[in-house]
Amino acid sequence: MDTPFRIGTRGSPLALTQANMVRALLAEATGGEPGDFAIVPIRTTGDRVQDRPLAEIGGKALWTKELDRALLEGEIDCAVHSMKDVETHRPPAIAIAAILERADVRDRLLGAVSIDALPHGARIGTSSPRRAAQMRHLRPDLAIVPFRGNVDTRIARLSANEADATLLAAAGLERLGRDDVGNAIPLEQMLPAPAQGAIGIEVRADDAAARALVARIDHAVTHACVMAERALLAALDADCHSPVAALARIADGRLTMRAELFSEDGAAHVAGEASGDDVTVATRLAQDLLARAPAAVRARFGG
Ligand SMILES: NCc1[nH]cc(CCC(=O)O)c1CC(=O)O
Repeated sequence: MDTPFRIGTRGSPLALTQANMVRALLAEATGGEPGDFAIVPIRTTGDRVQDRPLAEIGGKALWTKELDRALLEGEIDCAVHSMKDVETHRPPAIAIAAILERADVRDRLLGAVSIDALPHGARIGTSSPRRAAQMRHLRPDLAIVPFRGNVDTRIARLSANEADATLLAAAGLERLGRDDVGNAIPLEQMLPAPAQGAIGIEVRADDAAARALVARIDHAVTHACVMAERALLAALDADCHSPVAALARIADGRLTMRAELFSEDGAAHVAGEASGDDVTVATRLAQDLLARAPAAVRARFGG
């Protein structure tokens, strides 16, 4: 290649690690050199403002807005994202062209060996409405304290005793070489965020060359599961700040999705499961959940 293929990413240590994984996979798939691909870090509003709750600084699109702009204006040829941070609805000019094979989807608990082992009234540091609701659902005695910042910041805040425990995605910890910290929470006890553990690559929808290149490192099964989890969010009119957990799996060509919706305080919830041949599983499951949801949950999901 004459000019390198530019891989846009946020500048956090996790984002850069993920972009480098994409670079290595693309070099391997094309038989090219790592130098054929350039990493282009883009600073986002979400990275800049670390001291306030996300909802306060505008909620949606904090991580992707600047990357979208750079992609659409041709500063980069693709953008690498943690799929769980990507808005439910994407601009039509941008296409999710590939999703890498999923890592460990679970959350890890740092500060105690298990949720049951947490002392009465323990302070849980999290700014995730899903994690807060799930923890309060399992243990109404727990207190939630706001906790933002990148993975290293959150581990440091825990060490500084700003909370007694926190939750982080196993996938991010693993990629940063920190899978030694904390203990994985079993999926039977806590489902992850939709798309957790999956790295996605977006391109301009009309850039056929980029699309074809990136498609070479797509993992079809992960792609189908993540798109089904995103379809559930769309059917619920939800986003990555909603107290919703979901996980799709494919076995023997059949997609099975489990999901849970919570009220903000975790007191009310509804859980369900559905299986089928395709992504319509998501809309069926969403309808079933909303139909059975207690009023406090339906209120949160606009049903
Ligand atoms: N919202 C931040 C975020 N986005 C993706 C990950 C982890 C990596 C992944 O899920 O792929 C994290 C950190 C965390 O939740 O612990």
